[in-house]
Amino acid sequence: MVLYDRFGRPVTNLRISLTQDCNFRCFFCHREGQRFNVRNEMTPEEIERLVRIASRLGIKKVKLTGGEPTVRSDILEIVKRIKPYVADLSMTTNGSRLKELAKPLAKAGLDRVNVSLHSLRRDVYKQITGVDMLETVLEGIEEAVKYLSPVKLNMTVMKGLNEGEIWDMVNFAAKTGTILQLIELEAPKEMTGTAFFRKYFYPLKPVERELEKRALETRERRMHRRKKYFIPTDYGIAEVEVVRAMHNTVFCANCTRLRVTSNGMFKTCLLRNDDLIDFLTAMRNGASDAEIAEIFKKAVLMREPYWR
Ligand SMILES: Nc1nc2c(ncn2[C@@H]2O[C@H](COP(=O)(O)OP(=O)(O)OP(=O)(O)O)[C@@H](O)[C@H]2O)c(=O)[nH]1
Ligand SMILES: C[S@@+](CC[C@H](N)C(=O)[O-])C[C@H]1O[C@@H](n2cnc3c(N)ncnc32)[C@H](O)[C@@H]1O
Ligand code: SF4
Ligand code: SF4
Repeated sequence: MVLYDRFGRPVTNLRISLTQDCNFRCFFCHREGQRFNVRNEMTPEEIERLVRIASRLGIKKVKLTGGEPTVRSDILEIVKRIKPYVADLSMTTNGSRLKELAKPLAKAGLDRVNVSLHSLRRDVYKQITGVDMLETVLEGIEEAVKYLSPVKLNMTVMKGLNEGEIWDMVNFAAKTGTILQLIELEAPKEMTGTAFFRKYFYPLKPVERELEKRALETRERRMHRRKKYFIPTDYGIAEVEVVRAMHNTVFCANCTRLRVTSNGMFKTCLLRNDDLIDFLTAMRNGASDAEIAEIFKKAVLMREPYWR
């Protein structure tokens, strides 16, 4: 069974924010669209129950995110509890704790990991993330490659900061056996005119054209119809994926994910701010699985493509 929203989009992925806490201070962070600082995090048991119910409604993939998911001391327990219900369990992390966690995470059932790496230059890395931890993260990536596959590197590209490093990152991905994801800076409509956004926004469409030219092969993913480019380098072939959400109607028309905030609400879209549906209160007030499933269905029906 798979649920479809009013726009004919199947909902097969759940993106769960485990916490709003983070040990980094990236100045551009959208915190997965969770705008208010809240505590009240879901417990491992509550997360497991949610995923069990969602898996019966067609959820096959779960992404753990945040904030920084690895700052939760019960992260291994969470992974262990969820894995039996989903085919693909992944995490997006800043990589700061991967050196010690990659192996135990894999053992607990994590299938793969995306690690944010916005620069290979120590000064630029610090400028972007607010922390001097490039070496630690590089060691974490090295460890992750041993136990998790694939390892993707998330590079959010920003004008005046790291746009000059794109091709170095392509080489680095080939060298380390990782997949590079180039992410366009994103923000909700009301923020796109701000001085902040205009200063840092670096459009990735021209970069895609250059990738297209250099690629030996191009493929398209089902989700968001994202393009994947296979680029020859001195270190072998690099796989490069482009995440270009802004003003992209094709991206939204092929969005298959429902989000969950760290305080137990369904959130239908990263960029919307009027789309939260609380299920945690219902859980804590003794709602049955069938009642939680109804709340899930209601959230699916609220989904709308953001850019259309
Ligand atoms: N607006 C929007 N941005 C997205 C969406 N998915 C990913 N992004 C952007 O891309 C960033 C990186 O996404 P990841 O957490 O690495 O996950 P992913 O690449 O989408 O998922 P996988 O390819 O399955 O690993 C997100 O934090 C967003 O900035 C989406 O559905 N909508
Ligand atoms: C919000 S973070 C959460 C997971 C983890 N803390 C990390 O940084 O990987 C998820 C991803 O979103 C990206 N991101 C954050 N704010 C963004 C923005 N405004 N535009 C584009 N990507 C953004 C980050 O670079 C990171 O790759
Ligand atoms: S590490 Fe992730 S959650 Fe933390 S500030 Fe950076 S992008 Fe945001
Ligand atoms: S509808 Fe568009 S902007 Fe919203 S989460 Fe899906 S892809 Fe992102």
